[in-house]
Amino acid sequence: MEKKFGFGGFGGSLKVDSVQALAANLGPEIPDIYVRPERKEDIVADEEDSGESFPVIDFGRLFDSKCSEEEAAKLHSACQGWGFFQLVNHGIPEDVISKLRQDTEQFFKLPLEEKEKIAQLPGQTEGYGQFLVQSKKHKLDWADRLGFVTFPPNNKQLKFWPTNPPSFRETIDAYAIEIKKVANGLLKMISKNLGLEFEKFYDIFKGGIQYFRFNYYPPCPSPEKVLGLCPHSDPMGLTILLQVNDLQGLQIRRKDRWLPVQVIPGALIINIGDIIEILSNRKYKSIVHRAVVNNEKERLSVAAFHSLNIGDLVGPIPEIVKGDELLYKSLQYEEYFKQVVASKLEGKTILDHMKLDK
Ligand SMILES: O=C(O)CCC(=O)C(=O)O
Ligand SMILES: [Fe+2]
Repeated sequence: MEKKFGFGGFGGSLKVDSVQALAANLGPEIPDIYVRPERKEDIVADEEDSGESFPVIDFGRLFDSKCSEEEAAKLHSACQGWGFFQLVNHGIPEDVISKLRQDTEQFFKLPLEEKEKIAQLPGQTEGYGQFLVQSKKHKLDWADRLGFVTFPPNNKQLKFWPTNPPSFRETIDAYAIEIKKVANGLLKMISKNLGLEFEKFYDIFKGGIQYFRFNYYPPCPSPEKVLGLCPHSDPMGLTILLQVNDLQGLQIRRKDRWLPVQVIPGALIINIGDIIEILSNRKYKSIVHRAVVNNEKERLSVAAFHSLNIGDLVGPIPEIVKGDELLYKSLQYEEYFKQVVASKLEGKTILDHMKLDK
C-alpha cells in the first residue's frame, strides 16, 4: 500500500485542561482527578539500593571495530535483561541538542492561547494537548504534551507543528535527522544481536513513523500524590528520550520496584518498546516506566518513538521464532495502531491484546 496520507483518523483523545495553567493558579489542594491513591504502595529503590548497576552503552564503541563485539554484547544484555539503557557518546552535535532544549523551553513558556493554535483536534493524535485520554473518569497525568510525526516527510502534518519560537521547526527537523541516525545504528546492532542480517531491523523500520512527544511537567505542591506520566510501556518500537532541562523524574519498573533513573548528563535514554517485544517474540521485552514530578521546578522531556507504518505487519519475525512457541499474533500496523489509540496508556495493555499464550 502506498504510504502517503497523514497520520490522522486513527482516533484521538478527550480534551483536558492545561496542567501548566492549572498549576499556576493552584492552592494546596490537588483536584481529585490527578490524585493517584496507588502511589502510597510505591516501593522505590535507587541504583545503590537496587544492588544492580543500570546499563550504559557507548554508541561510538558499538561501531569501532576494536571494541564493537564487546559493546554489542553489553547492548544485547541490556535489551534482553532490562529493555532500557542510557546511551552515551551518541555523536549528536551539541548545538543541535542545545537548540532543541532552548526552543522546547521557549514553546512551553508561551501563553496558553498561543500554544493552543496547534491544539490537538478531535480524532487526531497530533498537536498540543493530551494523549490517550478516553474517558472523563480516567485519572489524569500531571503534564501537558505536544506531539507530531517527524518522519517520513509525507506523513508530516505541519499544521500541528509550532511556528513559535520561529526557529522551532528547523530545530526539530535537524534533531529528528540526528535521532534517526542513532535509531538506525541501534536497530542494526539489535538485528545482529538477535542473529538476523545486520540490516533486517533497519529495513523493517526504514519507512516507519518517527513521532515526537514533548512532555511538560509543571511543579506540583504535593508531588507524591500525582504522576507526570502513568506506568506504561511504549507501544512503538524503539524510544529515544532526551531530558530537556536535566531534571530527574523517570523511573523504571524492575523486580516489583520503581527505580529512579539518574540520567547521565548528555546521555539519551533508550527504551525497548512493545513492537520490538512482538517482532522478537519476546526475546527482548519492553520496559514499563513512568515519570514523577517535583514541587520546585518544571521538568521537560522529548521522546522520539520509532515505529512501523501503514501496510506493515506487526508480528513475530519467522527467523526469530524458528521452532519456538509463537507468543504474539500478527496484525496490520493500522489495526495495531487503532488499538493503541483506543486503549488507555497503562502497563503493557497492547501486549495483552497481542498475546497468544493466554
Ligand atoms: O518524561 C519522561 O522521562 C518519560 C517520557 C515517556 O515515557 C514518554 O513520553 O513515553
Ligand atoms: Fe514512555
